[in-house]
Amino acid sequence: MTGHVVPSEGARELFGEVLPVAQRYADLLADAGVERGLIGPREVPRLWERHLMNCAVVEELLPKGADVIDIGSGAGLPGVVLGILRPDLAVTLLEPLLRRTVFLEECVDLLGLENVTVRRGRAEEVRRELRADFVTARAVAPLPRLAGWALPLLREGGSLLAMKGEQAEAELDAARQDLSKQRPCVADVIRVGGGKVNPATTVVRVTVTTELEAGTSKATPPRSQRAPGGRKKRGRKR
Ligand SMILES: C[S@@+](CC[C@H](N)C(=O)[O-])C[C@H]1O[C@@H](n2cnc3c(N)ncnc32)[C@H](O)[C@@H]1O
Repeated sequence: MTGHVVPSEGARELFGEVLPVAQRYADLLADAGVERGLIGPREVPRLWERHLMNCAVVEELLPKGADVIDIGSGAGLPGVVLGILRPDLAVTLLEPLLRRTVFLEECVDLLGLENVTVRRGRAEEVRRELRADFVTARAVAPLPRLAGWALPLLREGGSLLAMKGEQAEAELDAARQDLSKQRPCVADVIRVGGGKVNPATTVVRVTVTTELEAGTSKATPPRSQRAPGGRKKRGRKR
């Protein structure tokens, strides 16, 4: 048994009334997660700051009642954390490896997460069955490959939220052409959780649009999110 990792004051504030559930999850990661090789022992002292809190702040980007597929959930990051913090979300943890899905099932049962489902499989194999408003992913694949897996799972107007490191802007710039070939979309880099986590969590957001919307700007939000009257006029037909 590796032990109980005490949450910081910041973690207490961030998780609020669901802190005991988050604490139970941290303990599962520190014990069974380490024993089964799902998380490195050196991560244990920084479980709250680097893993749970860093994932938790992504909830700022998720509207009430959204459904979310977490691709490559591993030991449950960020999907389990989002499911704990936001009971209004319907979260599917998508993970191909049996050892990991067994752990995820145990977490869902032990934590009583009725809004979280575990699905064993690869993202590229489930595109006929699963659809969502949002796809999340952390440390799963380079952006072009990740987008190739995620964009087919999204409804129009939906977004991939890819948690990335400090090089997110460069990664996105290098991937832009590739992304637009896959599906009409707009993309930007946003930082969430400023003042709650340090550093703030960096997210590459890729939103699926119509052809017309994708052509207007590289970071224009889809029409459904724009203020009335902000629409581009079409040219007159001759
Ligand atoms: C480095 S781990 C990251 C796990 C977790 N997201 C985290 O941040 O701790 C990458 C995970 O992606 C999963 N994965 C790899 N290819 C995948 C695919 N095609 N579809 C879904 N998951 C995949 C792996 O099995 C692994 O659990």
